[in-house]
Amino acid sequence: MWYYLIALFVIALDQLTKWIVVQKMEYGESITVIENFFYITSHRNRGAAWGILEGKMWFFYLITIIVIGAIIVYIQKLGKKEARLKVALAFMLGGAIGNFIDRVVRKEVVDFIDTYIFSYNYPIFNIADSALVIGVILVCVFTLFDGKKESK
Ligand SMILES: CCC[C@@H]1OC(=O)[C@@H](C)C[C@H](C)CCCCC(=O)CCC[C@@H](CC)/C=C/C=C(\COC)CC[C@@H](O)[C@@H](O)C[C@H](O)CNC1=O
Repeated sequence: MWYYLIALFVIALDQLTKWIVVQKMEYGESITVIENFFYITSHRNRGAAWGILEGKMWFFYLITIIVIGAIIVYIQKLGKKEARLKVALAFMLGGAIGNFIDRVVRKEVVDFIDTYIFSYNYPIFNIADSALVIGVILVCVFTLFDGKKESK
């Protein structure tokens, strides 16, 4: 049950940071945190990653509800074991719900984490995206790792 507290924490942090950006920054305003590496830039995205499928809100609602449903079923199925895997799924759950709230309430997603990786300006993202990507990576690691363990 406490896995859902992790998801709640991700949602709260995501929504709080987005609220601060919307309240305290003009659209397009950028604050330098680390020159040439990390900026806080107020940005909006009506699409998914890299702005793909812009404006297709119903598609995003459908996909997100499926993703949320699948994660909850998976967490329930895992039962007592696989605590690490459930933590990873909770991160994904929090991220998916965080962006879902934006899409329902604002009809767009608030982004503000603006990074330059080897001078490539990576798409501006948010806490929910970070939780999703970290969750996806951890789920892959834990399922691959456990798969290797069983195969021995
Ligand atoms: C993180 C998934 C994107 C997130 O999906 C969601 O909400 C889920 C729950 C619902 C989507 C409708 C369905 C999944 C689409 C999958 C996808 O798109 C391919 C993703 C690959 C992934 C490799 C693992 C790249 C990651 C990229 C970015 C994040 O890097 C940290 C850049 C984010 C910026 O473009 C930012 O503007 C995006 C904006 O915040 C809206 N975010 C979303 O749509």
